[in-house]
Amino acid sequence: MNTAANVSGPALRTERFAALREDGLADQRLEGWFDAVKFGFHDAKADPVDVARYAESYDLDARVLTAVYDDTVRPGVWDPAVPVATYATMQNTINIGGGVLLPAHLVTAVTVRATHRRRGILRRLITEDLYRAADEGLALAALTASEATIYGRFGFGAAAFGRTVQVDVRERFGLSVPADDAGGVEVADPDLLAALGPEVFARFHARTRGSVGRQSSYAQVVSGRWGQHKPEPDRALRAAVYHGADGAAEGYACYKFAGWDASPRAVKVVDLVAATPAAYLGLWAYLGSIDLVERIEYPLAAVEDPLPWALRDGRGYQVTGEEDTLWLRILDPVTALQSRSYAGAGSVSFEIADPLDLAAGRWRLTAGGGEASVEPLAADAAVDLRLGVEALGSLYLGGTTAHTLAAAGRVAGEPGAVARLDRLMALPERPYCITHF
Ligand SMILES: CC(=O)SCCNC(=O)CCNC(=O)[C@H](O)C(C)(C)COP(=O)(O)OP(=O)(O)OC[C@H]1O[C@@H](n2cnc3c(N)ncnc32)[C@H](O)[C@@H]1OP(=O)(O)O
Repeated sequence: MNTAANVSGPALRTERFAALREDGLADQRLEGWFDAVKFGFHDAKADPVDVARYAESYDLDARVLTAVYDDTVRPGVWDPAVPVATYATMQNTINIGGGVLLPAHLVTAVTVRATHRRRGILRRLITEDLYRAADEGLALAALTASEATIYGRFGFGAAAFGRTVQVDVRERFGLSVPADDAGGVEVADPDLLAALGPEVFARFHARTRGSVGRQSSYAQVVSGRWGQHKPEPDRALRAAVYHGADGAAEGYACYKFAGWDASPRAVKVVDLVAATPAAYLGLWAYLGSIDLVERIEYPLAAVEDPLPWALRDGRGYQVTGEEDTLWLRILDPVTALQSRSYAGAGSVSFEIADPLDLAAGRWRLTAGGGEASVEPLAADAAVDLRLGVEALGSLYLGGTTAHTLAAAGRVAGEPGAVARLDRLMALPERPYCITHF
């Protein structure tokens, strides 16, 4: 695929390409594209050798890269091969509950050069891209956002949240119900996780609503073959694997010592994937047992983390932050809502407002027997509720309730209808996403 079009204004040239060419070499535009991405996120310039490594990984993800070039930029100042805006997409699945993994359009690497910002470049890129994704039949788009102020206007709603936590692992640490098979944890060579990591993650992904399938670079990072910011071996990474009673690997943690200068002495969890509650507690029992360490820092705990409830001293668990980890955009409300499972029975009608018109309209949702059907209503039909498509994105995985959104002024309607929607869409626990893309 290689398309060029004048879609971003008269002076701007937009090109879409894959990371690898047909002959297996990196596309010649990739190095400039990376320079722009690194510039946009305030990272050091990428080494050309690194770009070749990233190209292979991007190829495995089947990423589609977009670059916007400005041919009027003053010559001789910066390489014209460096675009003024970047954008990338790939597909993966999202666990929407009830064991359903729905394909989704994932957006990433969005940057616009400081000299070109606020001229509508992102608006044009994302609008065209979301229309294309909807045309291709995808019901959901998703992203992880650098700022919470950017994507609501394009119909994305914050859909899953995570916690940054610090756990005191000095004498006070201990599980109130000792993990009966904590012996199931073995210290492992991180390299083992290159193959085992994705297998364990697949089990976690299959059972966790809100989880997003992972891009190929995860296997490299959790095995220490790549650092988190550079595709070079990270020899400081350590790993432990939890095996269940039947010998199957059900979880792993990879982590790094924060250094002798850190006070208190800390271990930072790079990735912790547990496919069962026993694996989760077993891995924490292990992390809490590491000598010469006073604190474990974990940036991606669930909002409903069982750990503080399992600790002998729950005050040793401190939440230092809570943030959105996933933004969801409903592209096709019929497919999205009909693919989901429902605890309640009954019916509610609503109008969805959508700035891009993709999900706009009046609809009736009728649920029963765990499933639901969605039918379009006439444009002038009376409806029980009104909400924006971004609010629907926030409700979809159970990240919040209609009751809360109504109180925030984002769902309008009689309290009885709000409560009915909540009863229909009720889910037993909050969604959880440990994939950053
Ligand atoms: C999925 C991801 O990759 S998340 C990463 C996003 N990228 C970054 O954070 C890198 C640094 N930031 C940037 O590169 C740019 O500022 C971007 C990509 C966020 C925005 O690009 P721009 O081309 O300036 O956006 P554009 O001009 O199309 O703005 C569209 C609208 O969004 C608003 N907007 C854009 N960025 C922001 C922001 N960071 N905060 C609040 N509003 C914003 C604009 O004001 C405009 O609003 P309007 O249409 O109501 O007037």
